[in-house]
Amino acid sequence: MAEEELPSGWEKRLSRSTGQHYYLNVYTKESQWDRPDKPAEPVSSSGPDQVQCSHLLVKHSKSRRPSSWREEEIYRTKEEALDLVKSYREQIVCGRASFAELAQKYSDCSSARRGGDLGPFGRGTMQRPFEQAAFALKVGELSEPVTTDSGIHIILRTA
Ligand SMILES: O=C(O)CN(Cc1ccccc1)C(=O)c1nc(-c2ccccc2)[nH]c1C(=O)O
Repeated sequence: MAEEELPSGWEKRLSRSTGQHYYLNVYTKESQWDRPDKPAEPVSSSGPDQVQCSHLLVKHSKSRRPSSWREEEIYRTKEEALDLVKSYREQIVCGRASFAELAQKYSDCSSARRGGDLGPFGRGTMQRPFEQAAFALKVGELSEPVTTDSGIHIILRTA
């Protein structure tokens, strides 16, 4: 009599130490002795716990703190800040300048002195739009312009 088919997502394996069969959940890589009676569920990977990013922040007159190491009082409009961020992004993408070089020169964040590096951070530490954008990036990927209460950012995920 043909052996009943295994529910999906499981593999039957032979234990070398006991000579007994065991069952491997191909998604979680967990194993069990008992024959499964229902399919194994694919786990939705929730992504990394922490990411490391650098950012270049351009503030404007409506930033929560319209002041930075670069300018005592920041008067540019939001539109002007967006144009600047887009031009910096273009210079980085076409290889005319490095991210760190432009962040060091032009970022209105105190992280400018570290080429924009913020170090590793987990969820719940940055403003939500910044966090959402940062955790959606692959390592090495550069974000589109991201708006927070601080101003307008481009974000580079470095780890
Ligand atoms: O938003 C405010 O009321 C003032 N801030 C917040 C702040 C101020 C100093 C250091 C870190 C954060 C900023 O405007 C700010 N936000 C950032 C920031 C925002 C998102 C991710 C990382 C840094 N940097 C700065 C800064 O001056 O240097």
